[in-house]
Amino acid sequence: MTSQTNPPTTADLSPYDAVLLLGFGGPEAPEEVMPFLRRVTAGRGIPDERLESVAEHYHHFGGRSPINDQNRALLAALRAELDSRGIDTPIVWGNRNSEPFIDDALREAHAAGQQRLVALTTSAYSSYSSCRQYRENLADALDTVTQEGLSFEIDKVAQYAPRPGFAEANLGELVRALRALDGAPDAEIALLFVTHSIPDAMDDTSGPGDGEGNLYQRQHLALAARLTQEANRVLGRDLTGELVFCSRSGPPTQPWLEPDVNDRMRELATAGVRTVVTAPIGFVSDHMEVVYDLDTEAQETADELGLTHVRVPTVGTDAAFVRDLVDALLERAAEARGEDVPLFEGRMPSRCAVGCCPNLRQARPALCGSD
Ligand SMILES: CC1=C(CCC(=O)O)c2cc3nc(cc4[nH]c(cc5[nH]c(cc1n2)c(C)c5CCC(=O)O)c(CCC(=O)O)c4C)C(CCC(=O)O)=C3C
Ligand SMILES: [Fe+2]
Repeated sequence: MTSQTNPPTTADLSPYDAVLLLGFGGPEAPEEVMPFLRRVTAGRGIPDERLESVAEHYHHFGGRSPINDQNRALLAALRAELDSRGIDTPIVWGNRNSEPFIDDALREAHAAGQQRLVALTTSAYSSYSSCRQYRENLADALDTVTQEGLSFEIDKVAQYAPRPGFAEANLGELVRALRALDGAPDAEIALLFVTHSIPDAMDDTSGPGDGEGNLYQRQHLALAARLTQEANRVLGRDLTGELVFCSRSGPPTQPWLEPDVNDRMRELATAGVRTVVTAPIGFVSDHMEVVYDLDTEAQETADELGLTHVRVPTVGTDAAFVRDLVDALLERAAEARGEDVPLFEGRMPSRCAVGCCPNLRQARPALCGSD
């Protein structure tokens, strides 16, 4: 695939003096599970029943989510990639829902004399949950530390799902997994690209408010189509790919994106499919949504149905992914210096548009946008 972007010629992150990696967070001990879940769902009307069953997912793994360790590994991989390009800009890390929180990261940056930061989220797509909510978290954290007398100027790398390097990294993982299925006929294999379900209303309003909407879903569909086409080309196959969803929460009366991965597996089994490949392109590491919702729950569904289930790894610290993130940081820095940056289809502006991926509950301050 001709997907290499051209990194700027000078390997330089100026004007930034630190990178701020923004994670979702997760519990690391059993007693952290409920406080974490209450933080995630504060004011969101998630039924208690749902919280208790999600708590069980975490307890199934000893009360520890793998997500923070995965972000530590990503931080180390980004560090190594920056070092290899001769860039010594430090990286600090803050989470939305667990320690280290974003305000902790800002205090750490301040103590090291850093003032101008470029933020990078561990979520690739555009939607309120995966983009604006992080921008609101940044505004809250900045507000907290401003009251302590600290000051920062913070920019953000645009959501990177449309980047050619993200496709390249996902394609590598997919092709490696599919090679194991050499003997199976194409018509008996279903390729399911999986992402986090969100409320229909959140998807409908995702994107820059240009009247189109559904950008969350459209970004996934574009990547799924591209990966299906490229994998078929590389492997000489004719597999069919489609987008399905996991991790629905919220009340049953509220419409969320469908079909659910398990429901779709049941339909496919009836239609003669024998092997289901799940590729969690909606996530950047094998965190709880992946190890529980796919490796545990969807695996049980497959077992019940007598289906073979192959789960493709997320991009994690895949070299192509890490290179692409560093390219994205370099491009953001070049843009901040007023230089030209590469164009590619679906590229998001670095500053989100007014009303982009709105908070449908309550308008709140958000950084790194025009509103
Ligand atoms: C789009 C999206 C991403 C992908 C982008 C990104 O990565 O940010 C994502 C990631 C994640 N979601 C995660 C965990 C949870 N998400 C919840 C609830 C929700 N997620 C939503 C959306 C998303 N979520 C939404 C619309 C809700 C409803 C409540 C609300 O509007 O906020 C709940 C509450 C209980 C439940 O109902 O499931 C939990 C525990 C974890 C941590 C995993 C770990 O611990 O390893 C991660 C990475
Ligand atoms: Fe979530």
